[in-house]
Amino acid sequence: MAMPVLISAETVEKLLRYGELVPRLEVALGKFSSGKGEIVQPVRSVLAIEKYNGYLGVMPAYSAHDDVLATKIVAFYQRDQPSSIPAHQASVLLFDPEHGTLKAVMDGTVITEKRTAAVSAIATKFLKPVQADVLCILGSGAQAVSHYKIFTEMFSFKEVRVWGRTKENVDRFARTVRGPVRVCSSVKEAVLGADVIVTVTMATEPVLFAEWVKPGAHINAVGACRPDWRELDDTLMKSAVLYVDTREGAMKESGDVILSGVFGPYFCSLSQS
Ligand SMILES: NC(=O)C1=CN([C@@H]2O[C@H](COP(=O)(O)OP(=O)(O)OC[C@H]3O[C@@H](n4cnc5c(N)ncnc54)[C@H](O)[C@@H]3O)[C@@H](O)[C@H]2O)C=CC1
Ligand SMILES: O=C(O)C1=NCCCC1
Repeated sequence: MAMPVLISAETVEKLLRYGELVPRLEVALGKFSSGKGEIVQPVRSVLAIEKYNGYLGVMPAYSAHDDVLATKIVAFYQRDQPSSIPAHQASVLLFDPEHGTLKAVMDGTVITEKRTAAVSAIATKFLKPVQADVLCILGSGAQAVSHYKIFTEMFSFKEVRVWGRTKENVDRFARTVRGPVRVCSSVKEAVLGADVIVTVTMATEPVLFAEWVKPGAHINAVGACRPDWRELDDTLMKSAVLYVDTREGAMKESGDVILSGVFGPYFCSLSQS
């Protein structure tokens, strides 16, 4: 039997272009939300690695539409100190759907960075205010960088602001994106007047408070992906219209949804938890 093909992070980085990724994801999200079973993706199973403050998530999916069977395996860690090792590392296994033969093992870290940012960008395309001049990014890690890249590629913001917990991280962010950005010294300064907000921190307590958010602003709440993590406060959660990619996932994994007690019959399906 042939060995699976290995696809490195460098190759994924070169091949995975937002111009192709965004329209494909838009179709996939539509099919996933249609409820017709064209894309099957159960809520991921996550194992806690308590000794190291980490998690291992297994994320299988099958698209009957594309006849593609794959699983992402992602490890992610909460850290107090900056590290040269990414907080999230992933691999994607691609199988022949007819027999289950492993065809390829590819880097999933770059895929995670780009896929997540692309879904936020798609949600923003549909949900942002008509006049959206100011983008605010809270967090300054890998997702902050990928969100900056796609948001500045797809939209024409007049100003991009970033806030990060540590100066070291924010400086690294500014060096990496190499584009115009206003570094803010508080969340409030970054958020006031922003039309689109991206939260990509690993916070476990709310960092974004309703009182700072401009009415009608669109928020991509990305970071609180464990049931006991928070980024948005209760008032904001209760006053917002929520869009999620999967109700089941949001109710099992999103700390902002679970701990604010907002889940009920009013969810629409589109964006991410
Ligand atoms: N919803 C989704 O599909 C995905 C969600 N994520 C989540 O997005 C978040 C960001 O991921 P990455 O950028 O890859 O991580 P990262 O480790 O590269 O960056 C995390 C950032 O959050 C900051 N941070 C950590 N603790 C904080 C706290 N208590 N308050 C404020 N800031 C804090 C760090 O200083 C760093 O700037 C993580 O929570 C991650 O789990 C990541 C990938 C996909
Ligand atoms: O969807 C993903 O990929 C991830 N979500 C939460 C954190 C780990 C990666």
